[in-house]
Amino acid sequence: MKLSFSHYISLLRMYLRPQWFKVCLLMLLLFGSIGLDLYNPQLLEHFIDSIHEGLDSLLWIALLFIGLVCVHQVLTTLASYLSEAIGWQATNELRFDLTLHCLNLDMSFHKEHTPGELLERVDGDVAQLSDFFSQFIFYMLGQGLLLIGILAVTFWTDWRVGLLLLAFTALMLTAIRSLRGIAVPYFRASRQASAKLSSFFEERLVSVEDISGNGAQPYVLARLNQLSRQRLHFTLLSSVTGRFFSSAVEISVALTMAAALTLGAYLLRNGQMSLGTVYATYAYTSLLSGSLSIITFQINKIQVATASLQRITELHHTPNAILDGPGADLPGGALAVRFAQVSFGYNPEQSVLRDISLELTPGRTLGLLGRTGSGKTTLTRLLYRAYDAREGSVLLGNIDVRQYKLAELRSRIGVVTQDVQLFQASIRDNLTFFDASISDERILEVMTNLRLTPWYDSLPEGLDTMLAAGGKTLSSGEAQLLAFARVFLQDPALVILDEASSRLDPVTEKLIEGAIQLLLEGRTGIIIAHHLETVRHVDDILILDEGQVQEYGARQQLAADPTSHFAHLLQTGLVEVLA
Ligand SMILES: Nc1ncnc2c1ncn2[C@@H]1O[C@H](COP(=O)(O)OP(=O)(O)OP(=O)(O)O)[C@@H](O)[C@H]1O
Repeated sequence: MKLSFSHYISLLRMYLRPQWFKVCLLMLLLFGSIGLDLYNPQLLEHFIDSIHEGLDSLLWIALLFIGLVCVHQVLTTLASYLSEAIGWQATNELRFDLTLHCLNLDMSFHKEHTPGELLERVDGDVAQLSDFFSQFIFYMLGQGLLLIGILAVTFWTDWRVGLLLLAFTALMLTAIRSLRGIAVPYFRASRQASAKLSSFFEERLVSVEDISGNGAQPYVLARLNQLSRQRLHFTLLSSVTGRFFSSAVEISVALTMAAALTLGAYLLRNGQMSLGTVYATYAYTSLLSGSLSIITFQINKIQVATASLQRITELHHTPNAILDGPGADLPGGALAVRFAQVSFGYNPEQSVLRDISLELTPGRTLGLLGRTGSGKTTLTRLLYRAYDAREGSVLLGNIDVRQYKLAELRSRIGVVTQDVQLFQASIRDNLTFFDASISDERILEVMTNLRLTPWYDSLPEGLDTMLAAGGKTLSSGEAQLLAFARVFLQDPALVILDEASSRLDPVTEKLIEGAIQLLLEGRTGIIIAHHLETVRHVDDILILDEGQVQEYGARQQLAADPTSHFAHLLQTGLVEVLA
């Protein structure tokens, strides 16, 4: 993605505007420090040319010089503090905006991008922009003014020196302008390689148990080696290209310095210039060189920032495939569910659900059965709009789900998946999803309702008990119970349960069975069942086969019909239907 100049400006405007006071203060400090930079050689010139005058005046000039150096240091320290503060605040806000954007993006985006890759963008790339916000604009502006100041003073001192420095400056600026984007592709490739590496680490660390269990360490190391080499290749290319750029500037600086000194020596010998002025010429040339070096350094930095900015902008412009609906009123109480000739696939070539129609009146529970991969989970995902149906419509409360505001729709649907997401936080925060407005009394009430008090009593620090990352200290049964309590607190109108496929111990299984009954009371429910006992209490049964409805009807009727697939299932005791 190519970025225009206005893109940088609008980004700066967006993130620097809230800090306008600090920005103005920083500008003032920079102007002060530039003024001192320009004045110092004049003072030294005056000192050298007054060498034959009285000691008193030399002492005053020396004291003034020392005083100005101290003031300069104070200004520079304050300016660097402010620029750091501005840069970090701006990048923190950008990080916040990007995180929110990523959290709102649809599931298909998250399936394509691993958390490790996103981490590199939201954190790594944004960190690269810190200097862009804090220094780039100020340094470029400051150094630009300093350049003009140096040229004006040298022209005023001696037009020949002024002309020499002007020619050098023009040459350097032209070179900088034409070489400015040279390293961007390498920086971009290097950032991309870093993202790949992070994504690799994330994936492998998550599956560390399987990797060590299956002896896959050599493969992991070989792949790590390959990815590290890729990153090294691009990082080397980018830094060598950047270095080449800086070296060209430094060689030109040395040549100009030599030319300025030669000119100064010539004019001094001819009596057209004082020794102090020769020194001032040297000092201005070196100031000018320093200034051009800073500009080059900043241009190098902007090349890195541009590569990161391109990646961030791409992410920011990634459209959400699931758009918020115009807004419709969700009826109170349990909600009716209807699928009208729904078809869906995760990609255009694939067809995961085909022509699905079903109707659940408010308060009824549907048991979903079918072989693994038949589309059960996919069907439920369409209800809370993790994805949208390709054809047909999904209705909740007799209104198409696409009409509702997403947040409102999702707040009325409680989902318990097999893979319960738990955070490294207290049991309280895990239950309330960090919603501090939910009182402990309410949480304990839910625990009691779900008959989880014995489990709760076994927790060493009650609600303050900390869970390990990913809830690794809980058994899968306990994690499911926690997820039930979480959904109960949310008080949804529709409950979707993906039953754990593995068997739990009989005590936990009893607890879960009870919790499911309580959870479904007064609510509409859909249970993806992996055990036949789970569908003992449901009202309706839908059996999916390769994305199509194989059988659908009231549980009792199907059970009573010996020709039905469901009856066959009950007889064989198998949960998967063998066609
Ligand atoms: N995010 C996804 N992207 C692409 N394909 C997917 C995705 N999720 C599921 N699939 C595919 O869609 C099909 C249906 O998957 P789904 O998870 O709905 O089946 P399921 O009946 O719930 O299976 P299980 O009982 O094993 O959970 C499978 O072929 C699966 O590989």
